[in-house]
Amino acid sequence: MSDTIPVGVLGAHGRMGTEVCKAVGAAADLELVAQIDAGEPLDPAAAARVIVDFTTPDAVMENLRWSIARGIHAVVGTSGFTEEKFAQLRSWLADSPGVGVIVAPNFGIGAVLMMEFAARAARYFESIEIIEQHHPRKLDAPSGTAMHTARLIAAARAEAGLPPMPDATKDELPGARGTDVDGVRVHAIRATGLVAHQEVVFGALGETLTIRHDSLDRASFMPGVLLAVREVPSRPGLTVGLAPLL
Ligand SMILES: NC(=O)C1=CN([C@@H]2O[C@H](COP(=O)(O)OP(=O)(O)OC[C@H]3O[C@@H](n4cnc5c(N)ncnc54)[C@H](OP(=O)(O)O)[C@@H]3O)[C@@H](O)[C@H]2O)C=CC1
Ligand SMILES: O=C(O)C1=N[C@H](C(=O)O)C[C@H](O)C1
Repeated sequence: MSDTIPVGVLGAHGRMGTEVCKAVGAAADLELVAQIDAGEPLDPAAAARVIVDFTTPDAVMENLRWSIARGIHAVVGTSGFTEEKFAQLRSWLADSPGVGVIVAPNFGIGAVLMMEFAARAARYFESIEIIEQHHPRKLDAPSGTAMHTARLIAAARAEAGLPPMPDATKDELPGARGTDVDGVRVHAIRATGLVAHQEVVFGALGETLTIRHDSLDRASFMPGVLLAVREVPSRPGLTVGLAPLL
């Protein structure tokens, strides 16, 4: 039996998929066995032990239904995951014991730390808002990273028994205060030249704290993706976020 891990990449011709194919191809312990993009059959990916999905929120669940049913582990970077989608994944995984799926809103190690630091700071500041900035070809807003960060912050505040933030405005144009994700305001900027950036702004009496992360190149996501590919066969069930692997 080969000691390399056969890997299939879904969304292989996209911005992230192209980078993942390069990174997998360059890793001595991994073997790129399938590169699949929109409209192509998934069959070649049946040769994979692990698939990596960077497709679209509309396509990813069907890909995972297919791979889990075949006992193929999955590393997923595609955004758009909701509690309903996670529940669906858990139900499919219950029928395929031993199969692992890692869904990470952000594979950048710095971004994972930014989210951890934000959750840690959440209980000490009465006001918190998130500003995410991305390239203009991103399909979704707010980003998966911003949604995940907001949920982590909300959970930390609930655990600390904190009241809602005191920052409601009386008179505002729709959208001026961003969107509410679990009680946290999230603002999304799209501009040519950007890749993926996020600031979490905390406010308390007489002080502010800003935690900022910048992905300046998609290469920033590759160490996290490769880590997940190597780890997923030994992590059955659903893992959300990269933090448990670090
Ligand atoms: N977790 C993380 O760290 C990161 C996550 N992302 C997320 O990854 C996803 C992809 O981002 P990005 O690479 O920029 O997007 P792209 O649009 O560049 O790439 C997506 C690719 O998937 C293809 N595709 C669509 N449907 C299918 C399908 N059913 N099977 C196989 N391929 C399909 C698309 O083809 P076509 O264009 O022909 O439709 C396209 O080539 C997004 O959700 C993004 O938010 C991005 C960066 C980092
Ligand atoms: O589409 C992107 O580019 C990115 N998507 C992910 C997200 O939605 O958070 C991760 C990163 O922000 C880049």
